[in-house]
Amino acid sequence: MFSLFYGLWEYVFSKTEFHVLILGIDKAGKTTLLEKLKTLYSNLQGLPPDRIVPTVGLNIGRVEASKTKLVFWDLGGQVGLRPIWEKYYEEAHGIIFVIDAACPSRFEDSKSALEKVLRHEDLQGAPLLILANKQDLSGAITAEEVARYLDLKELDERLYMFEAVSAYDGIGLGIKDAVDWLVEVMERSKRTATLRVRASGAAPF
Ligand SMILES: Nc1nc2c(ncn2[C@@H]2O[C@H](COP(=O)(O)OP(=O)(O)OP(=O)(O)O)[C@@H](O)[C@H]2O)c(=O)[nH]1
Ligand SMILES: [Mg+2]
Repeated sequence: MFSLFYGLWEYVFSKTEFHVLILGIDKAGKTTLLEKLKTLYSNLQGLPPDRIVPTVGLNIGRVEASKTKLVFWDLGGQVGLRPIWEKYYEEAHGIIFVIDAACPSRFEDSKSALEKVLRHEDLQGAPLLILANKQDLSGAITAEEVARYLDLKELDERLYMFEAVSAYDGIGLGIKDAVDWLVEVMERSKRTATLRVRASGAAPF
């Protein structure tokens, strides 16, 4: 009986937890973004950019947004590390894909990496936030230009948004707005409902 009430109490009062993958090619600014997210969503100060090194394994960041817990998984973007990404797909509620908007020579690499992510069946229906990062640099292109360049056919039937940000930016307004959007769509996505059923061990209906 106790466990029944405890289960109900947990269901009603515990915060929903979302797993968010931060993907993108190397040097796009994923880890810098993760550290900025920690600063924006908690009292803890994230690492400053000059202390961040290229990611080889996985960086995890846990923060609490208003009604939810967010667990960010930041993976290394070097070519040899990208095959590791798919190990995390099944459990992810949403994706943040980071692009260095100031580095045109690497747009093609970003485009094909993102296309591959979106084609993977383990990520079906996962809401997608594409960040055109490094807006503080003079050569950076806008979020609309990034969207036009990527011209993704794979976006059909997926909730997505493009946003221009700078992971260096102190206030991080664009970042917060974009992450708030992601939380909102993850809350009502079919994929979240499916992951919840799977986590509870109940048979799908
Ligand atoms: N100007 C500017 N530089 C940035 C910004 N975000 C990241 N950088 C710089 O870009 C470089 C790469 O940043 P990281 O955060 O390590 O990139 P990453 O995507 O995590 O790279 P991997 O871990 O190798 O996949 C570093 O020199 C950062 O300081 C930004 O918004 N503006
Ligand atoms: Mg990194």
